[in-house]
Amino acid sequence: MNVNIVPTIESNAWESIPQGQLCWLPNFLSRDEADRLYDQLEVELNWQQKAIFMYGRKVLQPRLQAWCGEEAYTYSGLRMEPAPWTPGLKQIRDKLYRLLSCRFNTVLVNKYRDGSDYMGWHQDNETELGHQPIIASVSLGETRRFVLRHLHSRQKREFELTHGSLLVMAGDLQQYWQHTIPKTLQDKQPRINLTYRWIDGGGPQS
Ligand SMILES: O=C(O)CCC(=O)C(=O)O
Ligand SMILES: [Fe+2]
Repeated sequence: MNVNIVPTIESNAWESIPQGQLCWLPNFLSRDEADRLYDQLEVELNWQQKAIFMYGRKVLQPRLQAWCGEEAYTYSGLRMEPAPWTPGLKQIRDKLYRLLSCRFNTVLVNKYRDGSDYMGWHQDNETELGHQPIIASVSLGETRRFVLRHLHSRQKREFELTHGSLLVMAGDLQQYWQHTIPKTLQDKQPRINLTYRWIDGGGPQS
């Protein structure tokens, strides 16, 4: 059973959009907290540039990644074994729990080295994320544009994901909306993004 239900709306930061819910907190972390976490993650994590299969061809992903927590994660034919939580990543997990009453057992960490690193249109709808996954996205470093697009109406929502901000996606959003971090020709410094998730690994859920 997925323990994540749509979290209690305890602040007016929650917004309902057609077939989805969003929570936007631009000041989730103070500047100092965000600076410290960025510096820690840069040295603590084992950053990897993974290859995935696209249209039968092996291609390197246009960004660096790390995966931490308690469950392995498989997507695009790629299985990622988790590294243990770092103290900083655990602290954020606990802060998210206090804010959202929602538990997370893993975090996918992406590093966009410059404006040419990106993440293409996708939905976070793998089976092991459950039916209505809650995905909490914490951004550090450079500001990048995040775009949501409804699969049928093509309606769009855009956010500038700034240093220390939090964007939570919930409800049916992953079924009906895609999202992307587009490439940009602008000069961009590195950005680290953390997406906290609950992965149903079938193991004990403590
Ligand atoms: O970098 C971001 O803000 C988005 C990351 C994302 O969509 C993902 O990890 O699935
Ligand atoms: Fe995503």
